[in-house]
Amino acid sequence: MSKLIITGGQPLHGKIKVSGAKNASLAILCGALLAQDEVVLDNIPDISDVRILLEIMGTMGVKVRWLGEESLSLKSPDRIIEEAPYDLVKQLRASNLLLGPMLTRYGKASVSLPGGCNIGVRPMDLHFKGLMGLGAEMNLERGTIQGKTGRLTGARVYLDFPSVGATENIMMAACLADGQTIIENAAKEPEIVDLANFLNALGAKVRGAGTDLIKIEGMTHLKGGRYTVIPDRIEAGTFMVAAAATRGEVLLENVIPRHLEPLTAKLREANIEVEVSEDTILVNATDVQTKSIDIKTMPYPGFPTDMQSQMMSFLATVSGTSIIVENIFENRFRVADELKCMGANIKVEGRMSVIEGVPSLQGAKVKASDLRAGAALVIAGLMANGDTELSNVHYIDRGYTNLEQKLTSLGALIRRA
Ligand SMILES: CC(=O)N[C@H]1[C@@H](OP(=O)(O)OP(=O)(O)OC[C@H]2O[C@@H](n3ccc(=O)[nH]c3=O)[C@H](O)[C@@H]2O)O[C@H](CO)[C@@H](O)[C@@H]1O
Ligand SMILES: C=C(OP(=O)(O)O)C(=O)O
Repeated sequence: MSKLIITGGQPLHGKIKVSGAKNASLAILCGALLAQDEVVLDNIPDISDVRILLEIMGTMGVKVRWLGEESLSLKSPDRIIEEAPYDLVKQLRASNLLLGPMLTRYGKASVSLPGGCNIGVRPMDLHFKGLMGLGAEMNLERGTIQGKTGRLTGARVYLDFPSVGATENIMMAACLADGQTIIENAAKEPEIVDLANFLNALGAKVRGAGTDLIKIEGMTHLKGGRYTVIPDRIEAGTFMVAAAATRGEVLLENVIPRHLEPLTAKLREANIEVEVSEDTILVNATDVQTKSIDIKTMPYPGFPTDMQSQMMSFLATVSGTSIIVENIFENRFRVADELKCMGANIKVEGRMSVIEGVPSLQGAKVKASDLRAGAALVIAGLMANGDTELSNVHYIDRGYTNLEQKLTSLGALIRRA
């Protein structure tokens, strides 16, 4: 098991190019199952979640070919092996996004309950509600989701919560259903819009993505096409917070600043300078008097839960009292215990944490409990005095392309051991 060794105290300086979005790529890769012809995707991040999903799709009969570091070609088969392999599916949450495409294109799906990070209870009831609303027969048998159907029929589906995954699964299933589907209280995340744009590039008719009402006209088939995935707003955000936390200055290239507005607003509230252009963001924290802030995680365009842990590390040394309320995933405060080992003063009470800023953190042996907790502990290690030894690095590899190389190019002292 590899570890990251981080020697703290170096402000980050320089520029980096942000990679393609993990969460958009995973949904779009699953969406490629809907196309009859070849699909070529650009700006795909080289992360373990993508590699594992491609392995799963390969075992199901999809022909996958990398065309370069960030581009690949996919050709789905006419008949699929409908059983997604258990040990691979268990490794990532996004394997649940195979359900909608498999059911609507092939009429059958067998996918074990997905794995991923342990960030809280992650039920599938809304995915079931939507797919059953379109006419699929869904069952859970000994931990495996079994679905079957003839051609799905368009329907009106109200989501009790704007779930990202459920919106994506229903949207993909509806693309080949008979008639119109309307998703009410749909998720509005940028990755939903990216998936809709991709599906439309294949000939689908998805309207309203990015609002809470999505309308899909079902087609008999989708063709192939070429599509470029959006940049990863969470990777970009992680580097923005790392720049702020180390009191450095970092220019991010290949970003869509609008997607980062909730984070930009909060960093500015904390007195960090953030300059935005059409596709770059400059974070400058070299000469600032930081200020404590409060954060509440919410569905987009609220503050993203996937940026909450990284902000906790940053706020650990911001003088005054900051409060974070986590409204999406209840286990996302586990990182607080690790930060406390590094000298942070954090109290957790249910969904709320209270952070009293301390003058500095000290390096320690710490463990990532999930992907973003891992990123948060890397940031804490960069801020701390002395060495930090971070284990469970495989979580970080799920979602960050060349993290050590990118940080090293910004002057960080970080290596894998
Ligand atoms: C691969 C991917 O895109 N992952 C993202 C996706 O996860 P994911 O799609 O799993 O997240 P959801 O939006 O579905 O989950 C949000 C909330 O809805 C609840 N819920 C969800 C589904 C359901 O059927 N029933 C239900 O109650 C969950 O328990 C959670 O409290 O959106 C999350 C919220 O922005 C992000 O943190 C993840 O990075
Ligand atoms: C929670 C995350 O991902 P997943 O839904 O794939 O576990 C994340 O990206 O922070």
